[in-house]
Amino acid sequence: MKYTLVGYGKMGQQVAGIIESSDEHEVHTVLDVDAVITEESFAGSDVIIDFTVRDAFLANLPIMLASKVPVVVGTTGWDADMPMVRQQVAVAGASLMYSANFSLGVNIFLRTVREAARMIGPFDEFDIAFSEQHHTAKADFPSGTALKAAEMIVEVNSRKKTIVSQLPTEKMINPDELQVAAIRLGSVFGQHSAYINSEFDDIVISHTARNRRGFAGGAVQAGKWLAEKHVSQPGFYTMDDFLDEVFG
Ligand SMILES: NC(=O)C1=CN([C@@H]2O[C@H](COP(=O)(O)OP(=O)(O)OC[C@H]3O[C@@H](n4cnc5c(N)ncnc54)[C@H](OP(=O)(O)O)[C@@H]3O)[C@@H](O)[C@H]2O)C=CC1
Ligand SMILES: O=C(O)C1=N[C@H](C(=O)O)C[C@H](O)C1
Repeated sequence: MKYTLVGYGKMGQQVAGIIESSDEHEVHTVLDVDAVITEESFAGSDVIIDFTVRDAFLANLPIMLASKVPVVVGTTGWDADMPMVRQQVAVAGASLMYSANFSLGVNIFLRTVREAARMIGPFDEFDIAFSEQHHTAKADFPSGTALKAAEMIVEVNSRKKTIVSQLPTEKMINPDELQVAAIRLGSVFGQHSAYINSEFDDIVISHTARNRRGFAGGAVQAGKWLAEKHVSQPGFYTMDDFLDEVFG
């Protein structure tokens, strides 16, 4: 499988390392910040993997979709643009998979958090909050993974209705608000925790990334899956579509 990498920062380089150490895959082209990107940039490639920044991803999107090469997007910070992106993918008849986090471990963690949030739902005595920690070079806040976790919690727990990531200085949090707190600290690869509290218990469910290889490896695997899917069913996919098939 031939991969074109858009963005060659911390993640782009990790992805290249994973591809280069595999017998199955090769890096076709690397397009970093100075590249002039046209449809032809993707000719001969089986999959595009984008790890850039929100504005770059949105600017390059129409060109990537027009090339009809399936696109795996790891770039975060564009949740508000989701309806527009989905529409562009549909109109182009292209394939795109987005996940805020391609790590298998994180996705197991997210499903564990969702199950815990569902189980405490009927019991008023349990409260829940979420936090994330990342390196100081991170551009978006809170992390895409934290926002995904928060959406999953609100979906299954009827006592939490809105997500708040910044508390005003003179106001208590409402019981139906789910707090998502963010810390920027040194070189932390990514740490996410769900906190559940009652008068009797504290339950903490946490995931800590030990390096970036889990994110990168997951993106490469997702690319292979998406390229196969694209042949018969082009469209917009998430990591959940891929993992539902893997987990059965
Ligand atoms: N889904 C997942 O599993 C994961 C997602 N992420 C997300 O991935 C994104 C990238 O993270 P990370 O690699 O750590 O960030 P980096 O800042 O290390 O890398 C981003 C790279 O994109 C380059 N870039 C900027 N604009 C363009 C452009 N127009 N075309 C091509 N390249 C461009 C940057 O260049 P320059 O620095 O010169 O501007 C930089 O080299 C973030 O949104 C992050 O949240 C991160 C880890 C895992
Ligand atoms: O910017 C990062 O580093 C990461 N970003 C992703 C996110 O926003 O959730 C995933 C991972 O936690 C690392």
